[in-house]
Amino acid sequence: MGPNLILLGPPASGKGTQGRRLANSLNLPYLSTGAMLREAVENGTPAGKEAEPILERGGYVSDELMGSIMEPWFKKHRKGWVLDGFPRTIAQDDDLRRWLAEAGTQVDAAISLEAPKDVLVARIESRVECPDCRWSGQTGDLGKGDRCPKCGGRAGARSDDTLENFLSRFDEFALHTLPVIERYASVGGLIRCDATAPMDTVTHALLKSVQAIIEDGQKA
Ligand SMILES: Nc1ncnc2c1ncn2[C@@H]1O[C@H](COP(=O)(O)OP(=O)(O)O)[C@@H](O)[C@H]1O
Repeated sequence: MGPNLILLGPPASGKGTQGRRLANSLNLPYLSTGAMLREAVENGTPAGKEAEPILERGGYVSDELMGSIMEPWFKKHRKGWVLDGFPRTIAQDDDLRRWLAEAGTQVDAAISLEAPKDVLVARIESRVECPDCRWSGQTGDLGKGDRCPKCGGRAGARSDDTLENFLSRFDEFALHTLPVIERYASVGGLIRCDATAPMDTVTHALLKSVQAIIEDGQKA
């Protein structure tokens, strides 16, 4: 069974990029709750209809909606995972701890990707996402004709990547998600990482820390 890893960090700190890389290297399923919600909005599902106005204004969707989506997901994924975007509030973390305890498991490591606000703003301005496969990166990564490097779909800016929307999401992060990071820092299992370092350096550092946690777990 693989480790259960969660990624915490402000918008544009690299949770998606690093999360997918970790999941690939460790052969684990990866979920981005933000990408999942954007897809639900595009497909007009009931969850998407509820989330749409909240995503438009850069808020967090309710803990109840997240719970109704995530509880079944955890029931299906019991062999380790990399989670990008959940939990984002203390109430969501309480739910997560309860569901995992019921299944006899736990979060093995929480990764905090840390970067100052001005670096994040610069990233938001050049961030692109593929609507087909949900790859996400920077404009410079795109192929000819703005093609997604992964599937060849036509990638473009996310509609929520305006400065105003970013600032609102950043405030939500500071208010609701920083306390989750502080909780993991105080109970143990938090990996802090300088997210301004080059992408490969961040991946390497994270893999090293996670491997150490896996080895410790095997010894215990
Ligand atoms: N666990 C969650 N709780 C509340 N809202 C969420 C959660 N996960 C995703 N969202 C919503 O999806 C949006 C986009 O998330 P994401 O793609 O991770 O982008 P970013 O981290 O850059 O803001 C969030 O701003 C929020 O509105």
